[in-house]
Amino acid sequence: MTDIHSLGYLRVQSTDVPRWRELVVDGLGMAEGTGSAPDGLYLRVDERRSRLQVLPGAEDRALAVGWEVRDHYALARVQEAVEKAGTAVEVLTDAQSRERDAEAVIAFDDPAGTRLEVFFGPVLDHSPVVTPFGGRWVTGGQGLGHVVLPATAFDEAYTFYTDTLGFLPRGAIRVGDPSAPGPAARVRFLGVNQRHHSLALCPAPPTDKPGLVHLMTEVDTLDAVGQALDRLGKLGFTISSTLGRHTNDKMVSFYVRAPGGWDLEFGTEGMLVDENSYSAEEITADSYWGHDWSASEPLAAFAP
Ligand SMILES: Cc1ccc(O)c(O)c1CC[C@@H]1C(=O)CC[C@]2(C)C(=O)CC[C@@H]12
Ligand SMILES: [Fe+2]
Repeated sequence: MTDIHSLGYLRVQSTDVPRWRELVVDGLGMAEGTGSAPDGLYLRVDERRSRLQVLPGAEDRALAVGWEVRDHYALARVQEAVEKAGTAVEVLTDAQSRERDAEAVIAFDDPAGTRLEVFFGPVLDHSPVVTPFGGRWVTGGQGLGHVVLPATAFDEAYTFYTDTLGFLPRGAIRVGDPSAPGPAARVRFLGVNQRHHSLALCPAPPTDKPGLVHLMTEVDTLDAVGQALDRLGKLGFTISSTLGRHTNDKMVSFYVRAPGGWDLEFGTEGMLVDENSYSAEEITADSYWGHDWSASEPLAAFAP
């Protein structure tokens, strides 16, 4: 089993932090927390001090995907494995770790160029999580949710996450032109806990900046999903995909476009994987119903 327990946090940079606040607080209903950057937006969904950090900057981009390990022994093992694979690891300073609300953090780039951070010792905030519309997020052992990352060097990236970091394959879906020569392109799903996938890798053309395809967070009722959909419409956000139920993790979700040209997926009713009986499967449809993407603009990660 892998030393990585869950998706811990996501840090993004934005040119328009107030619009991000409308999206995640007024729309999705996350609670605003506290953090060290004066104009930063820190979002709480559970007892962690922050799970999503939106920091002001000159362009919209993903800064880092934070993966959580149990303790400093596990962190040392991950560092050793990554260095053995030939990837340079940066050990963050105490001040940098504090900005991430963790005791210690290491950082490195995955083969597709996404900045990964691995940490232990998340800092808690024991005050009640007062979300504006009463939403309750599903986190705990399943972590913050899942990220989908664009992968240029797809096979290299997949090998890095499985062989080096120990992610478990959790199935795939074929994408692209089925009559194209060569091996089929697939989106591959990967898990590290009972959440069906904490990560998916999506074949994508090279881009100049580290990007994201989406971040999924899960709430505990369908009503919270539907009410967020209503609020986002009133706030003028673009719904990239209509409500639907996925065939692999059984999640009922929709996707909303975030500043920066990627999506936030918001769902409920995700299944729990039992490793004693699970086999990685290939799905042939992304959803049982819904998830109509036809009205949305292409994602920045797939733009030429
Ligand atoms: C198929 C699926 C299962 C579970 C998920 O959480 C999930 O986000 C998806 C959708 C992944 C989806 C895809 O398979 C093809 C390319 C898609 C449509 C995109 O461009 C973004 C989402 C991608
Ligand atoms: Fe997803």
